[in-house]
Amino acid sequence: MENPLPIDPKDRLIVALDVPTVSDAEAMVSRIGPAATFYKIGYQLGLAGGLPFAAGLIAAGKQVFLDFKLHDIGNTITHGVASVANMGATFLTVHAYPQTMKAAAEGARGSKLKILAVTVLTSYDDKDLVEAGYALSVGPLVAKRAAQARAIGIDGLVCSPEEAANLRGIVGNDMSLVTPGIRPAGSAAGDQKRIMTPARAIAAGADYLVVGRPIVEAADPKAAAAAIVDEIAQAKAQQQQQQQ
Ligand SMILES: O=C(O)c1cc(=O)[nH]c(=O)n1[C@@H]1O[C@H](COP(=O)(O)O)[C@@H](O)[C@H]1O
Repeated sequence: MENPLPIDPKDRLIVALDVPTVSDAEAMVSRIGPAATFYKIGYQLGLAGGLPFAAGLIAAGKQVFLDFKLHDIGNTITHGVASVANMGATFLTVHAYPQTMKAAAEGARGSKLKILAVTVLTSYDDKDLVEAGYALSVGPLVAKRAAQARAIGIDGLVCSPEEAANLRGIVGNDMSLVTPGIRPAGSAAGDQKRIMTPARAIAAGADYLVVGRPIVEAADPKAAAAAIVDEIAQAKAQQQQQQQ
């Protein structure tokens, strides 16, 4: 089952700490304060000394999503994931290729680390997939990769909120749906192509929302995070009412 305990709306927001240095990250986490409990660390910060910083966040009681989007030969993936498995992070991303997902599941076996498979990046549309040599368009490729991830026993999927409702039908409640491409009403899309507001993403079935620039580039990151958590809480309450 997805989660035995209900998830607090605050824990559904994952703030992407896409900042250049550990001191920027420390300042951001302290500005956001209790408004966020879950942080994502990707290449930008991770490769700039962010791993000890991630360990510190975990020790301070925050949840950490290590977004390394691994993709390599199976042996390298299994050993790489095994190196991450005992750091105490909650999520680690790999690309949703069958060999990669199988190897990652093996590397994480026996640990609490959950593997998320990135289906099709939210900055891609159908035209980008053609350019990259794919025959399938976004919807069918995401669906195919989701079914493969489920068969392999992957814990969750990273997808656009546009695919969340369809994916629930494919993977049921067994897997977490983690959606970047979140844009509160009025915020700039930037390089994202498949986007939704926080409320619409939750209504579509997303479990966790990943939000970077709308929070870390806001004049008041704490208020921006709190507003998104409120929107998540309202959308969740509405969804629960509809299900009764
Ligand atoms: O794996 C991810 O987190 C990810 C997958 C994806 O398809 N699209 C995507 O935007 N992301 C990440 O989610 C974050 C989105 O950031 P913003 O566009 O600034 O909200 C970035 O850190 C991306 O690396």
